[in-house]
Amino acid sequence: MKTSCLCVSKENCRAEILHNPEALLKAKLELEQTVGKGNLIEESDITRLPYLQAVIKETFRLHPAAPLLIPRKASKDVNIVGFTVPKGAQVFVNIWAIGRDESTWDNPHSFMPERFLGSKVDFKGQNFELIPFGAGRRICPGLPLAIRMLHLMLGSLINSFDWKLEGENMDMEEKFGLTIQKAQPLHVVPVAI
Ligand code: HEM
Repeated sequence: MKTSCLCVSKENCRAEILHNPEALLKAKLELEQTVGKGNLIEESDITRLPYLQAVIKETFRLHPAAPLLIPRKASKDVNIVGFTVPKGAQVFVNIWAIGRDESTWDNPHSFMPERFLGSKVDFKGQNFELIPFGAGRRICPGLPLAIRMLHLMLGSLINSFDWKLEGENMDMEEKFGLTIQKAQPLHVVPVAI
């Protein structure tokens, strides 16, 4: 789950933000005001970029790189909200479905980074509605590296170029597997600013 998750997440972030020009504009403005147009982002800038953070959380909600976490096995009978999980059962946690659950998220299928502004929900394994890196003892050990790299790469790409789609339309369909990838690769052209 290493570089592939990172690449998948970066491609999904770029696809969603290009698909949502308003979000792209907001991210661009925040970067211009905080880091300065065209400048590369430093690690210390990340905490001052709440909208970019929200874009990444929202992408993880809709497109977790690994849709089913590593399987778990129940070490004893467990009762969870009225369902008995018997000892020895293999349990798959479908975080793709959790991210689109109507009882948890308003307009679950819409890309709305704003839902995370001012919210304490984070992806570090404490908020079970958003666990793109898993949770508990088997949580992804690459999380600290991955989130830094994602913010630095995505932020620098947005801040250093204007992006336009190669074709007319963008296909947002997904291809399911051990990791979820875009069914059609993203084709975009960087325009120097
Ligand atoms: C955006 C990038 C990444 C995402 C979304 C991601 C996601 C995940 C997920 C969901 C799991 C399973 C956790 C669970 O079942 O509770 C996992 C496990 C793991 N990840 Fe990542 N990962 C990413 C990047 C990385 C990187 C950069 C590294 C290493 C440098 C890494 C190393 C690992 C390892 C070794 C495991 C297995 C841990 C275990 O079984 O105890 N991951 N990752």
